[in-house]
Amino acid sequence: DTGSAAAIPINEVDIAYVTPVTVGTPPQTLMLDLDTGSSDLWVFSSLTPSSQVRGQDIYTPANSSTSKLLNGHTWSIRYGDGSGSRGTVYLDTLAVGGLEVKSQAVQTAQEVSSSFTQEQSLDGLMGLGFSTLNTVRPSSQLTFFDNARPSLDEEVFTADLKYHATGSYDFGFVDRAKYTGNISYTAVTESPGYWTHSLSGYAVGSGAFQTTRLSGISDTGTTLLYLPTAVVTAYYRQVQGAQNSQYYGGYVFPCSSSLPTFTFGIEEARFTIPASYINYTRISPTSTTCYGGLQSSSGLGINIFGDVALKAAFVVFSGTNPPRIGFAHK
Ligand SMILES: CC[C@H](C)[C@H](NC(=O)C[C@H](O)[C@H](CC1CCCCC1)NC(=O)CCNC(=O)[C@H](Cc1ccccc1)NC(=O)N1CCC(N)CC1)C(=O)NCc1cnc(C)nc1N
Repeated sequence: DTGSAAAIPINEVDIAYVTPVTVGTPPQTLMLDLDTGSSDLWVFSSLTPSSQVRGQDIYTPANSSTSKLLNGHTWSIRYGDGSGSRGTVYLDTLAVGGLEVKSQAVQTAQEVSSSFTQEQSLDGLMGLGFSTLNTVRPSSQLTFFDNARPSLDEEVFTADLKYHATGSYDFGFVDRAKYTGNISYTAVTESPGYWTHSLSGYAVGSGAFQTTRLSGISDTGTTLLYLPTAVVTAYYRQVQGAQNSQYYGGYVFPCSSSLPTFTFGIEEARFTIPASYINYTRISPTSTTCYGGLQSSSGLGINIFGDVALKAAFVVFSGTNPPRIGFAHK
C-alpha cells in the first residue's frame, strides 16, 4: 500500500503545515500537523471543553461505528514551545491520502493550552517520531507510520514541504517525480525518539564550506532552523543591521537588508536555503524589522532542522533497520 496527501501551510509565513486525515466510520476529516518531532496522534474532540475550541474541526467518537475506548489509558504532552495538551484515547480507523490503518490510537484532547485554541487551522498533531516518545500510559501506542508499516510497499515516508505553497507527504514509496539527481542518505540514531542525524557542515552565502559535524533532529513540526551560536553569528555578521534582540528573542534585521543564502551538507551533498526562506517574517505587520528563520539553538540543548531547512529539499524518512534519512534536490 501507499498514500499521498497535501501539506498545506496554515498561514502566509509557513508557521506550520497541515494535512487532511480521515478518522472513524463514516469518515470525519481533520487537518493535522504531521510532526516528526513527536509521536502522539492527538485531536480536538467532542471531549474538548467548548471554551477551548475556536473554529477547529473535532473528532466525535460517538459518531463513529468503529471507535473503541482504550479503557484506563491517558496521555499528556508538553512541546518545546511550552504548549501542551492531555486527554484519553480511542482506537479507530484512520486514513491519510488513501492509506488506511484499522486500529489507530487516536488521542482525544480533554485539555489544550491556549496556543492550540488560538490556532484555528490546526485540529491536532500526527506524531511521526519513533514510537518510544509516545506519552500514552499505562501502555504506549504506535504512530500511524509504525501501524502502517506492514502494509507499505516500502518502509518509508517522504516530506516535500514548500515555501509559501502546498507540498506533500507520501507513505510507502519514494516519488521519482518529486526530486532530481540522487538521494543522499545519512545514518539516524533513534535516541531518544527523534529523527536524529548529522549535517556534514555549512556555508554562509558564497563563503567556503565549513566541514564540521552538526548533530540535530529533522523536525517537520518546528518552524525554524536552530543551529549553534557560532554558526548563527557567522551568518548574521553578513547582514547589515542585524542584531540578537533580547526583546524579540532572537536575531532581527531591517527587512530591507539583503540576506545571504545558507548551505548545509548531508554527507557529500549540499543543499542551499534561499535568502527568502531566512527572511522569515516582519515582527509586526507594519514593522520594518524582520525576524530570522535561522536562530541559535543554545537555549534548546539540541539543533533543530525545522521547516526552513526541510523545505529546501525532498526528504526521505526511512524506517528500515537501521533507520536512515535522505535528502534530494527538487
Ligand atoms: C513527547 C514530547 C515531544 C517529543 C516534544 N516534541 C517537541 O516539542 C517538538 C515538536 O516538533 C513540536 C511540535 C509543535 C508543537 C506546537 C504546535 C505545532 C507543532 N515543536 C516545537 O515545539 C518547536 C518549537 N515550536 C515551534 O517551532 C512553533 C510551532 C508552531 C506552529 C504552529 C502553531 C504554533 C506553534 N513555531 C512558533 O511558535 N513560531 C512562532 C514564533 C516564530 N518566531 C516562529 C514560529 C518534546 O520534545 N517535548 C519536550 C519538551 C518539553 N517542554 C519544553 C519546554 N521543551 C521540550 N523540548
